[in-house]
Amino acid sequence: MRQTLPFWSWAAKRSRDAFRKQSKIDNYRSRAAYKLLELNQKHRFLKNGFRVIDLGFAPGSWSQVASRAVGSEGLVVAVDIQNVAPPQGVLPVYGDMLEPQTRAKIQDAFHQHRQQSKADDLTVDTVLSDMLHSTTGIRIRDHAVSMDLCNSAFQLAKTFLRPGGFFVCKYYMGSEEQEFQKSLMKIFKRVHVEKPKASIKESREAYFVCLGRK
Ligand SMILES: C[S@@+](CC[C@H](N)C(=O)[O-])C[C@H]1O[C@@H](n2cnc3c(N)ncnc32)[C@H](O)[C@@H]1O
Repeated sequence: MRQTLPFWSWAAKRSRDAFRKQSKIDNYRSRAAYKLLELNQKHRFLKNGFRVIDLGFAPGSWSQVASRAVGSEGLVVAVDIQNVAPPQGVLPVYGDMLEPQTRAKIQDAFHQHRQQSKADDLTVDTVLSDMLHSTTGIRIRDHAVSMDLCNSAFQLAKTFLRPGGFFVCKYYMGSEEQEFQKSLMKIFKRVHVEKPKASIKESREAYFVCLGRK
């Protein structure tokens, strides 16, 4: 019975180590995979054939999860400031999401893919952002940097998402999150705040899961 349920629902001790151990067994690059698996199990924003942008992909476990979910008919474009090799089948773009030229690079990646696959439009179904700067421990500062990253991901989502599309965005809790949530609610039909089990309790990270781009 236990085997048929996902790991996070039966693991007695859902510690950072337990998730890390499991990620080795399941061949994921990090325990972060289980955060995305849990969010997707609940909200179904990754489907066969979907086109996905994964922001802040390194080391790559979200891209692995996304790529397995969308299959060979889909596409995952993964962006990071670090020059890390992407998982197999994932198209990498390297750049700083706070710099405007990175958006142009993402657009180029889609143009190239469109020429190769003869896809007729450049919209995507889902934008994921797990971007986070190394935290300093100074809460106000960590929150402010996280909100900048959220805003850049949101701008990109508004440019690329098809109507009905999905946006998942990590943030570091703090005073501006409600204002940001209000902006999300103007663009998406439903906005959920989630704290998956693989995200350790002490951490101040959480996720906005936005469904149905208007
Ligand atoms: C928590 S890690 C992401 C883990 C990843 N989702 C996974 O499953 O392996 C956060 C990532 O965000 C990236 N990042 C932080 N700031 C960025 C920026 N301004 N532009 C692009 N990527 C950024 C970091 O380099 C880091 O790889």
